[in-house]
Amino acid sequence: MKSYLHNLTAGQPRMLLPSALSAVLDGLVKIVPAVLLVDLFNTLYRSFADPAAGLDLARMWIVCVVMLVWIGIEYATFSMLYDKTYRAAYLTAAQGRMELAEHLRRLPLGFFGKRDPADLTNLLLSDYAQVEHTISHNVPQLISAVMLPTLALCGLLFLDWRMAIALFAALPIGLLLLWLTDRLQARLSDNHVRAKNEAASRLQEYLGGIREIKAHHVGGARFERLRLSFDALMRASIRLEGVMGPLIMGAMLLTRSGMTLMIVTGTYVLAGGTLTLPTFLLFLLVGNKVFEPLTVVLMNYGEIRYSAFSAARIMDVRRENPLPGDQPAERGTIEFDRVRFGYEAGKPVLRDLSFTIPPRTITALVGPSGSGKSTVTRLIARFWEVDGGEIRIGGQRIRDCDPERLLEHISVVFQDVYLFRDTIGRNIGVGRPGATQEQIEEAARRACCHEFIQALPHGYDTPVGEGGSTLSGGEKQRISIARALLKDAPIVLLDEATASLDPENEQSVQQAINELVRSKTVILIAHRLKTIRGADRILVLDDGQLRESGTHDELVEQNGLYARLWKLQEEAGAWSLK
Ligand SMILES: Nc1ncnc2c1ncn2[C@@H]1O[C@H](COP(=O)(O)OP(=O)(O)OP(=O)(O)O)[C@@H](O)[C@H]1O
Repeated sequence: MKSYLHNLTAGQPRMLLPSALSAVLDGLVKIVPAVLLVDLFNTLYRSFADPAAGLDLARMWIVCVVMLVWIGIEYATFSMLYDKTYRAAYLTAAQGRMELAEHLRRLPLGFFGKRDPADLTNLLLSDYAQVEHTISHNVPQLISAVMLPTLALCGLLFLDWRMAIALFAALPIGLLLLWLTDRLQARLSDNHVRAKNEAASRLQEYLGGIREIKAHHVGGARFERLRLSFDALMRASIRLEGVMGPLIMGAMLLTRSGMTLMIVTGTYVLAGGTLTLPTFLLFLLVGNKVFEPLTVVLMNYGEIRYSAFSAARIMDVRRENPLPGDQPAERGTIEFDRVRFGYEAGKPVLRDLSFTIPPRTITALVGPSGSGKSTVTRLIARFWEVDGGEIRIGGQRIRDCDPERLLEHISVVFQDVYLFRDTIGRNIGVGRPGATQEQIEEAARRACCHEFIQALPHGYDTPVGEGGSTLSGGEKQRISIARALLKDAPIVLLDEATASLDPENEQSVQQAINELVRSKTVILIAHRLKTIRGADRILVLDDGQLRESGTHDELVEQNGLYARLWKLQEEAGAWSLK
């Protein structure tokens, strides 16, 4: 039960307390009108049974006035229940979503390779919406459904145990039926969630690739995939409702059949003279009322189970272990000591790779495509964990470092710059939270982007489209360099920062990079070897191993892989369209 509640609230069962207490209070308040009704009924019955005594009008008036006052009390308790449950529901979901987003940020990137982005979006939006709905609706309903029948059973047992047992006799069978459908419900819910994720994923792919779809006229095939995923979602939804609906309805009717059993028993014992008519009528009245909350909760049983399933999915992700390590990061030499790594088991990408990079030097990584250059930079930033060997910075194993503190020491400039849907100023400010406007502008000046930003209609307050879609490649690249300049970290990783730029842009980006790398430990990847000629040292990788290392002149002299790559590029430089 504890873990069920834990799951149902996505790990925050304490948030249920205010809504649960209000629901109990609301349930208790609701009992009074039923008791008043019974009293009213008894008063009326007595006047018929003993016409000489007449109708006790004073009592009738008192009961009616108390009923009227009670409507006000019911309204007040209901308002409180409403306020507490909705507050708790939205707070749980808002806090839970933020905590989950924060948790996701701390997970190794390998985790995201295994999970579909649409699945994670669904987890944060629709699974939490389900939790929200459970706390605001289903939990108060559940409490009423347990509390009212329990209290009624106690009272009715006291009045006539035979009638009470007959009334509740079918309830355990109804509950057993529901319990037996649990596995089926879990399987259907699982299929439904999968179909929902697939549809969301196809839709995301369709919208994300709309440019390519238009350019290449691939509408037909993509439409078909999208249509198939929507069809599958429709079938999964129908199956979930269509199979579970009749089973739940069956359990509900079975439970309600207790009323019929009670009427049969009542008629029998009434005829035998061991039951009075008022008690029989009282059972009919209360019996009907008792089944109301039970009926509501049984009708929503599928939803409650689905919510528990959604919350269990959330909990699964929350149980994923973030990268370990709590030590502060050191500065100094970067050391690869027999590092082994692969993205997938059995497919090694780096094999026993060893090298050292002294502080405040520029090291270039060179090698054929797929040789592992970008992987080296990702491992330094600890985006992935090594499979064997060690990476040390300043003698400290990075696997012992707090990942966040390690990244404070590292600036990364990728080829494909991602800009947030925010103003240009705030996009640069990402490099150093709390940076002033002057610091942002100073970084932009050094990254050669101040002029083009100033020329924009709203300057630094100009909004950027998602991913930076409203800026050119060179402009995005310089903004990303301004971010890195603002961060001022001692280690700079440059992954193909000048690839795919035109000569004019390349010159300004190169100038910005020269600013960035001044007195830093720099590791850079560039396919065009002429851009790395001046590096202090060049490491040549091939198939995840270090083949050669040295300065440009030394490597050309060695006449190995680097010299071959250099020659190939020299020849390609002379190539032109005939
Ligand atoms: N996220 C990933 N999941 C699985 N395999 C990957 C992933 N990223 C890279 N790889 C594989 O790892 C190998 C090394 O990739 P890496 O990007 O480090 O090479 P690279 O030398 O930088 O290549 P390029 O010069 O083409 O950018 C390649 O075979 C690549 O297919």
